[in-house]
Amino acid sequence: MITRASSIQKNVVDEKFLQMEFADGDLAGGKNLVYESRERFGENVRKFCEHFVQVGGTVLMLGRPQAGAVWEVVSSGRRANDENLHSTFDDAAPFNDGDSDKQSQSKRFHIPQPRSLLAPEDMASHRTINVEADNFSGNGGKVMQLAPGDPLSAHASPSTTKSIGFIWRSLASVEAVLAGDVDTCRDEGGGDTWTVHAIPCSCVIDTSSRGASRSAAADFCCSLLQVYPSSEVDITMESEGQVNGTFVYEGASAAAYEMREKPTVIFVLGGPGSGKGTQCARIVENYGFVHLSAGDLLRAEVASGSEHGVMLQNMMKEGKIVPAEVTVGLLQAAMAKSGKNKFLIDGFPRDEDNRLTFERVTGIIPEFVLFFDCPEDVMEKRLLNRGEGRVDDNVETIRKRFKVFSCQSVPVVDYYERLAKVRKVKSTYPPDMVFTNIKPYFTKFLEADVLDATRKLVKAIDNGDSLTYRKFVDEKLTAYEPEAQGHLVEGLPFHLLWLDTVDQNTQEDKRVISRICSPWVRLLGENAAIVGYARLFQAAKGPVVSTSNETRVWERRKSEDGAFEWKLVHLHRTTAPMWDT
Ligand SMILES: Nc1ncnc2c1ncn2[C@@H]1O[C@H](COP(=O)(O)OP(=O)(O)OP(=O)(O)O)[C@@H](O)[C@H]1O
Ligand SMILES: O=c1ccn([C@@H]2O[C@H](COP(=O)(O)O)[C@@H](O)[C@H]2O)c(=O)[nH]1
Repeated sequence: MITRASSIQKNVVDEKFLQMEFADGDLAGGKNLVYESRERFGENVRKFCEHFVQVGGTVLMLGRPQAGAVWEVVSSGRRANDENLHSTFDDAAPFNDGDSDKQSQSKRFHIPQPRSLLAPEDMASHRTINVEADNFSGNGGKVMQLAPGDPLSAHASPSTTKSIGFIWRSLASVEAVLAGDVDTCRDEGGGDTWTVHAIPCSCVIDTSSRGASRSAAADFCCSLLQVYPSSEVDITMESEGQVNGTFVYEGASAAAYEMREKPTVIFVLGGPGSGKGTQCARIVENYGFVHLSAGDLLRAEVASGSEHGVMLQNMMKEGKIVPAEVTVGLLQAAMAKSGKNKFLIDGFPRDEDNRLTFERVTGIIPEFVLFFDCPEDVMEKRLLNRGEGRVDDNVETIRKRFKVFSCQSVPVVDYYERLAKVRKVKSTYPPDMVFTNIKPYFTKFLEADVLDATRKLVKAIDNGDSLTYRKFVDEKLTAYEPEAQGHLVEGLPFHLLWLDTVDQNTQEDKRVISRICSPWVRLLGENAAIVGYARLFQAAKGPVVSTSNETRVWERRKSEDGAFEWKLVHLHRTTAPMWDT
């Protein structure tokens, strides 16, 4: 059995969390565990590994230790000892805390700069991964079962980006490879044909068929680069236009950036009347998510008089689950229409078919599942008092819905539980208290938002874009920076003058752009944050020309339209010394 723990947050990973989520009994005794996180390698990962090794696991970490890279730690479930880890990573450097006791213990879980998806000896005993189009050429939703030793194959469709990403995730999903497990990939059919030979760590992408998509190629390369260090990936791309490796690399980094922009989805599950809709409204207000209730979308579809309307209405009256294609289609359309990228999907997936169809069609894996735990008698009372005139809020249908929930929806929750993706909240308390218990799960989104605001602000400064700059900055901004010669500058005019001097028309290769490096965020409660980073100024086509250290203080406020927004209230910049190279 494999457990996957995803995106463990810095603030959440403490001893209590580890004990709660990963009781010793879960980890010992031959169970495998995959740890996957987009976190920069840090204290949280170290603690996690430490704990895991203590309870008898072996840790193998995959990914790159840079910020934003995907990390995966795999335990084969074998007992940890120096030998098996050393043989896996013979060039690994032990942690060095300066404490010799800790050091000898830490030898047992080196976190190395990974060299490949699998260690050489594992490669020998497991299959080599090939991805070839020939074996996967059929159109029309063919399902491909992968048995141990089977080559993986890719046939790209209009949603090439998704299917390639999906297949790659299968490749990279260590459980499939390590365990020689069976995985399922689905071909969505139609579109361009790709030939992708991926033999760790080199791949050739042949996009010679018509209309080959650059961005899809870039996306694939990006996935590849997330798993392997770039120095070890050899990518060539062949096409009519002889697109060369340089393009792919540029494309890959652009795609890496875009990938962060891919939708974040949280599934909100719980029995009928457990309070999903009630809490979603609060999450939307506080964290800027778009709320998509699958049930509401279906009711709207019925109300629109669509061709499926009668069938949907009848199924809902009976508390039955409607065909996955319908719900997923409605969700996909609503996501696209919103133009946003953070979604709470409420009351979905209702069963395994819902889950698989959503993953196949969208290629999206939920960030986590927010699960409301509530006994049936409480839910029944609430639904009978809801008073919204719904066709299914009557005792008879409510009881059918409870049955469907426990037989068909609970297994979905169990599935995510095995991946350690379930965040369970008791919803018998009053709504405010339930919301208080939900908040910690959303802290990381506040951190991401404030970092995003910082990046946009810095970009606006680079571009001399005072309109965007003003959107992010408080009129009473205070600042200490070298240009002010030790004075505290208040207000915007000083900064706007600087922005105005950025010459938009300067030739591209003479422009200076800046890059945020090693950022960190510290939240001060929910409505204030400090962001710090080093900022490297580069000539657009040249080396780093100067560096500075910046600290920005942000405040979260409600804007006129009622949504929260981050405003910069203070800035501190010092010029940092340049390294003598
Ligand atoms: N914590 C709570 N305490 C008391 N009543 C609540 C609580 N949360 C929600 N309710 C009430 O219970 C009823 C059902 O809540 P809600 O519509 O949010 O549930 P739901 O899980 O979205 O239901 P469904 O799955 O049927 O859409 C509503 O009338 C709501 O006001
Ligand atoms: O993914 C879904 C969501 C809902 N349904 C059907 O709609 C009703 C009502 O759903 P609520 O979440 O309570 O609003 C549900 O009983 C199902 O019949 C669905 O089929 N698939």
